[in-house]
Amino acid sequence: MSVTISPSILNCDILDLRGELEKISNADFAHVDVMDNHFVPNLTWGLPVVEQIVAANILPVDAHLMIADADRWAPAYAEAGCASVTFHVEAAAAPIRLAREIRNQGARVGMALKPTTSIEPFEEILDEVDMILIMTVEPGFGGQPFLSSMLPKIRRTREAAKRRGIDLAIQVDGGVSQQTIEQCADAGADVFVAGSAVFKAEDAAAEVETLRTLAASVCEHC
Ligand SMILES: O=C(CO)[C@H](O)[C@H](O)COP(=O)(O)O
Ligand SMILES: [Fe+2]
Repeated sequence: MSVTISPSILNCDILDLRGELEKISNADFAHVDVMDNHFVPNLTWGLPVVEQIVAANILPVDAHLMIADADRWAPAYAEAGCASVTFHVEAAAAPIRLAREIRNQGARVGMALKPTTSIEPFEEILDEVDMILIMTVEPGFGGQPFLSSMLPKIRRTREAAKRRGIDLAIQVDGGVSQQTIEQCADAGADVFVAGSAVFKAEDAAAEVETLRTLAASVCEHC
């Protein structure tokens, strides 16, 4: 496992989406935040836009679905060709069935936890997913400050995966920057979403490499 950098396009220049994706073509994924104004108090884009990002073939798509009724809508994102599909466990009635459906469509599957959702009730099903996404802000908006109170949860998730011998990816999303990425990597994260940090930088590609280097310098298992 190596360090994975997945910049969020949430606050990029949407009128030049192709140009923005090309700027970060040295990243591993494009992190695409789907919000439905029900699960979170914000609205972004849905399947037709995501399909076009997949078809542009610039970067594999890492879809972060902040939508209600994930059971109903998430498999379509895998079918659309997203490389990775992450649903929120708080929005899924049957997370195991949903995770299997997404995997059956050929995508990697992620399960996301809001800041107040604990990992412990889900330890038994860690082998049903490829990735756990630990939100380090309340989901809904970019540009929020990193919640360092989430670091113990990252650590406990990495320990649980190790105990069970599972090769689990742990993604962190929200307020990840040059100032916070090392703490996340040190706690056990290996997949890093950064929106503002990358797209507000003068040189987005250089920022991706800086974040990668900082994370790699402390990530034990990367
Ligand atoms: O899921 C998200 C918000 O719910 C975004 O991926 C996240 O906030 C990225 O933006 P930033 O790096 O600016 O915090
Ligand atoms: Fe996200």
